[in-house]
Amino acid sequence: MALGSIASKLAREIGSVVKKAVSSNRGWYSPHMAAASCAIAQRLPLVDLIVEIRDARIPLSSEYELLRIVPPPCPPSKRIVVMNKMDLTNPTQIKEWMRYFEQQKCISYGVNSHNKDSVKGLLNFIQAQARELNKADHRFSDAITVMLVGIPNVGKSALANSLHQIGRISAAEKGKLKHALVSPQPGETKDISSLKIGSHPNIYLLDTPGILPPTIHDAERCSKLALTGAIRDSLIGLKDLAQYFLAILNLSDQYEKWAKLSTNWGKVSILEHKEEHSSSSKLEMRQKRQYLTDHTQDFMVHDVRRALFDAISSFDGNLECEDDMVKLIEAQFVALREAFHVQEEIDQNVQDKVAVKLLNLCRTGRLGHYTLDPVPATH
Ligand SMILES: Nc1nc2c(ncn2[C@@H]2O[C@H](COP(=O)(O)OP(=O)(O)OP(=O)(O)O)[C@@H](O)[C@H]2O)c(=O)[nH]1
Repeated sequence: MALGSIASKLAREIGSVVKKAVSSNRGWYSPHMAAASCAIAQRLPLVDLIVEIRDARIPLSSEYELLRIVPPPCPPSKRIVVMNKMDLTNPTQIKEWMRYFEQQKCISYGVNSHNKDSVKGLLNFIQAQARELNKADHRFSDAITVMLVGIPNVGKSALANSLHQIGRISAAEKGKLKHALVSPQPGETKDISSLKIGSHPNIYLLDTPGILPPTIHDAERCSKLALTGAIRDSLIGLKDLAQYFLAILNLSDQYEKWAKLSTNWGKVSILEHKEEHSSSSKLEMRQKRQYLTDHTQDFMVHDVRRALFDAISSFDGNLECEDDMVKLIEAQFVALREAFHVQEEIDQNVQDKVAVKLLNLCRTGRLGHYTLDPVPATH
């Protein structure tokens, strides 16, 4: 899905807010990031393999710019681009991206670090690269050092933990399992840590803190980084970011998949009503209630999808017209307040509360899978 011009415009506007926040010294480039940049830059030329982790939703915007400073005779075989969070991206578009990387003679791989089989595949891939290095140069026979680098929150630590866990089991290693810190907040990894991920040859993985450049000139890129969680929400207006996501959703065909929810999916209240009047045994009723408690989140997701579908499908404006898009988004906010059970009378920051909940669903892939960067045209 190429972002529509309206979504791009919103992205640029939100990006400007982020940039302003940075220039007023509340930016993402903290002192620890500056210190980590130096430490990583010093080590980069010394490691045997550089694995650059990108967010599969933004294969271009999540580029790790620090790599541009690695001195030239760095052979391309020394670098791999790994696109993580494949479970959150658009499968068709990511295939186009993989083709693009191949055309650019860039070694790339897609992974979901929450999926064991997927991580096993990546581990085999890294081990094969390590064996190639070993074959080409026997200096590498003792140990190979792999450095995981990337911008904040792309899943470096999650991946490092999974590779360490799986690598140890297959190498029958003993001793304590190490754990890199994983968090939904960007910038939580503060130090470089080493985890063993393979034997024969021994492979050591360095997990590093996420780094962004001190300034990003492209406002649209800032918004994409914010939406995917690489930049803290506290730097941005939550409502702005949620509006940007809604514009993306409204211009995609994702919502069409939720059409059946509009008519077929029973509301919790209907189920409860049926419970009262059915002749079910008490046990069945208890089981149903248990089911409802366990699936509150699922019901909420359904309510949200239905609210969004109903708003878009009953809207008769032109989504390519900015004013119309803004009207639709405002209507969606009202509908979402109800779907998320945010109470107007009590809550002061109703819109922010709706925005936080919406962004949470968006970032966990429950409102569709998107690739926000279009593949560059090749000639
Ligand atoms: N859906 C999904 N979430 C993931 C995946 N990999 C990591 N995450 C989540 O992404 C968030 C960030 O993961 P981290 O491993 O802490 O990211 P990081 O790159 O080390 O972050 P920094 O400390 O900022 O450098 C966490 O909430 C992870 O659970 C993935 O493949 N899919």
